[in-house]
Amino acid sequence: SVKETKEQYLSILWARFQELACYVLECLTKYGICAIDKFLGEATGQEILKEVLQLRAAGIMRQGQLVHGPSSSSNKYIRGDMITWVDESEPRAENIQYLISCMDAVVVQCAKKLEEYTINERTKAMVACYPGHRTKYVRHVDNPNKDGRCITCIYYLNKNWDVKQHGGLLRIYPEGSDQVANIEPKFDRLLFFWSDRRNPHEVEPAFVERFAITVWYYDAKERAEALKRYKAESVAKLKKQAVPLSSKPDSR
Ligand SMILES: Cn1c(O)c(C(=O)NCC(=O)O)c(=O)c2ccccc21
Ligand SMILES: [Mn+2]
Repeated sequence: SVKETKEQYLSILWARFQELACYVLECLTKYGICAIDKFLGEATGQEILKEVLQLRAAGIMRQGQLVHGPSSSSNKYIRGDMITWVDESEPRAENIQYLISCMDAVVVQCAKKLEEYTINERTKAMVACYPGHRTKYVRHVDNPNKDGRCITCIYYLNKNWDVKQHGGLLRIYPEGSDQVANIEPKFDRLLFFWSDRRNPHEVEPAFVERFAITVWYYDAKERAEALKRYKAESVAKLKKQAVPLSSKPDSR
């Protein structure tokens, strides 16, 4: 029956994710970076890309960063990356949600064996498009100040990507090593890397449209501390804004 076939399919998929998770864990532990190719297959990848293009056509993608033109004085801006956040409530994103559930399946398996982290939360999915007018992303660390994010997970959607012609290479500079990891944003490629200072990275200028979907996974402990700090800061900020009433009218 269809039900049995579906169950059979899901159990095969689950077994594959468990296998993948072992490899991802080993690779992350060893290099701090791990790339998986042909993660979901041509057809599913195509469905996800179609949804991303529809989201973009619907005009819900916002300017991620406005970067100055050649000279920062000019008010001419190079269009930076365009981003939008997708969660379970986005109706036109079933395939993106399926992708996220597959990312979760792999990370949950990995997390079981990562003693140093407890991963039970993630961000929404950030759908990013580089419009391709030499758009780049300057060198940065995703989580430089312990905001709780421990694993960055990026899924690329770019068919027949050729870095020589199209640019858009992701370059990661693993801390403490003189090796640079050059990651091509290939279609149906899934990338994991530690989000903290171990992995400064940049995206080189892209000459054609470049799509990616990113999810960040939180470590429970670091996240809880960050939220406590954040609350304390915002309380402090509110306190600063509050002006104490003077008990007596000011002398005029
Ligand atoms: C659009 N875009 C990004 O592309 C990367 C990033 O590191 N991307 C790596 C990549 O696409 O290979 C980011 O880290 C990022 C962070 C906040 C907002 C937007 C952002
Ligand atoms: Mn980044």
